[in-house]
This record gives sequence, structure tokens and C-alpha cells, in this order.
Amino acid sequence: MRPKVTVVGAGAVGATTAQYIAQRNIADVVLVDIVENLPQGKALDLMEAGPVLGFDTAVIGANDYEATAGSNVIVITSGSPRKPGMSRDDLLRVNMNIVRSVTEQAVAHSPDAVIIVVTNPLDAMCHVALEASGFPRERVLGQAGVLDSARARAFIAMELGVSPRDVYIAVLGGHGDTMVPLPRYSTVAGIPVTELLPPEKIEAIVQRTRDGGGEIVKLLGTSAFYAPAASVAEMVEAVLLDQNRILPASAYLTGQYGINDLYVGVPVKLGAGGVKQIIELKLTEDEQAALEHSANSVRVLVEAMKNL
Ligand SMILES: NC(=O)C1=CN([C@@H]2O[C@H](COP(=O)(O)OP(=O)(O)OC[C@H]3O[C@@H](n4cnc5c(N)ncnc54)[C@H](O)[C@@H]3O)[C@@H](O)[C@H]2O)C=CC1
Ligand SMILES: O=C([O-])CC(=O)C(=O)O
Repeated sequence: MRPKVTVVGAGAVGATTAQYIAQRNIADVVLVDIVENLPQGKALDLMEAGPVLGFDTAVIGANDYEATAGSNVIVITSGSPRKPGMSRDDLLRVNMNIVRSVTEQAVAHSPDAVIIVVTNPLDAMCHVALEASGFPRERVLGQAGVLDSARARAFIAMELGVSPRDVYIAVLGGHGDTMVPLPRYSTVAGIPVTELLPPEKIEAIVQRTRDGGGEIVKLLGTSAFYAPAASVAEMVEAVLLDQNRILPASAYLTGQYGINDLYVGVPVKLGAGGVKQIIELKLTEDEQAALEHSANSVRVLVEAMKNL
């Protein structure tokens, strides 16, 4: 039997995630949404692309969780996206109950799954999914770093006129305005970016990366979905194929980087069963301070949820 992936939320990110997973031909996909006919329609449309694009993945749409039973991975994208003028954190109140409710329903049918959270505010929503699922922390993680890193890679590649495939950069911290792109851990085909670009160009790219989500929101009036969905698909593949990829993701820290009991973006080893290891990069004092500042902004949200 093929692996199965549940994608909750058949909106922009969810449907595009289903598309990219189907195109990779790595799993059957069940798309779940509360809106009647929406997941069914998008799933059927995707299945009808199979003959032309050359995939034979089954894509099923549903308004309940019966068809999701036994999923290997659950991707949670249900909830509101932000509009211009909003921060991701402004979504806390509206999205926390949605994430709690869909997590409870999804895990009831797939008790052995790995959960990848996408709904914003991302790191806080990981806490909700961890608590609502009762899963071990290794099996609950969030997608943010692959996207943030991809944006920085795209910007560096544009600046240097090289393929983004050859660009690497680590991004740590919460998925918000305080995220911490690390130029010291950025290379182009092994060459440190710090040797290829002047400091002011690097700083501009770091800032554009921090603002990357907002840049798209300003252009579209809603948030990004192609790059976010591509990032989720890469993580799903790493889990299903047990690839042991080293990818940035929001993971539950238990003392790593001096941070305790908090979801924050860090490099992880990702494979079957979820997070196999948290990779600790050596940081300068300034980098560590920036990471702690970012982690604190996540902690403020997690604390705020206790009073909502
Ligand atoms: N972590 C990341 O890197 C990123 C996170 N996001 C976040 O992903 C979320 C989704 O964004 P979009 O897909 O653009 O929004 P969207 O509005 O296009 O889709 C959201 C879908 O969730 C569905 N939904 C709401 N409540 C539900 C429930 N209880 N059960 C099942 N489905 C439910 C809605 O009907 C809608 O179809 C937002 O919170 C957004 O901020 C978006 C991009 C990147
Ligand atoms: O900006 C947003 O609201 C959506 C998101 O997380 C991103 O695109 O990075």
C-alpha cells in the first residue's frame, strides 16, 4: 500500500501542497476542509491532471476524517491567512481553536502519523498541535525554515546570477519578524557568501528575508502559497522516504541553544518518525542574542494562549 498524507485545509496552501505531493508521486493524498464540495472539487481536478503530468497518486477530497485513517503524515494548513497590515501573530486567536480541533480529529484516525503544522502563527500553533495530539514531540513539527531559507536562497541567487539550487543558508528562530537568517552559515557551492557579497548587500537580503512573507501579502492581499507548499512537500518527502534531510523546522527544544520547552526554528535531521535530531550550530554572542530575542517573541504568544 502507498503511504498516505492528510492535508487539512483545502485553501491556497493546502491545495498547492496536495498538488506538489501528488506530482512527486510519493503518497496518496486526502484533502480535508469544512467547506462543502471544495476539497472534493480540488481533489478531482488534481486527479485529472495526473494523466497529463504523469502521476498516478490518488487524491481524495472530504469534509470528515474517515478517509484519512492510517495516514503517515498529517499536514495542518487550516485557518485564516493574514491580510495587509496584519502580523502573523494577529492570527493567534482565530487559528488556535481551529488547529486544536482539526488536530484532535485527525489524530483520532491516524495515531502513528507525523504532524507538520503550517497554520500561523506557526511556532505557537505547533504547541497547540503537540498538546491536542498527545504525540511525542518528535512527531510534531512546523514548516517555516525551509520557506524562509528558500526565500533567502532565491534573493542571494538573484544577486549573484547563480542557480538557487547551489545556494545554502541556515535560518533560525521563530517564523516572524525576528527570525534569524545566518549569513555565516551560507554558502554558494561551498564558498562562504560572506566572501562573495559585501556586508550591506548581505544585510539587505537578511532584512528582505525577514519581511519575505509580508512582501507577498502586500502584493497579493493574502499570503504566499507556492513556496510554502513546495517547502511542505519537501518535508513530507523527507519523512516518507526516511531521507535524514538536514532541514530547518520548528522543533520542540529541551535545552538546545539554551532554550527550554519551546518550539523554535532550528536545523533538524528529518526522516521516518519525524525529528531524529536537533542540530546545534555554534553561534556568536550576537547570533545567540538574536535567537533568544526571537524565541522570546514565541514564548510571549504561548503564554498569551493560556489566557485566551
Ligand atoms: N508556515 C508557513 O510558512 C506559512 C503559513 N501559512 C498559513 O497557512 C494558513 C492557510 O493559509 P491559506 O491556505 O493561504 O488560507 P486559505 O484561506 O486559502 O485556506 C484555509 C482553509 O482552511 C479551511 N478551514 C478553516 N477552518 C477549518 C477547519 N476547522 N477544518 C478544516 N478546514 C478548515 C478554510 O475553509 C480554507 O479553505 C494560514 O494560517 C497562513 O497564515 C501560509 C503560508 C506560509
Ligand atoms: O506571511 C504570511 O502570513 C504567511 C507566511 O508565513 C509566509 O509566507 O512566510
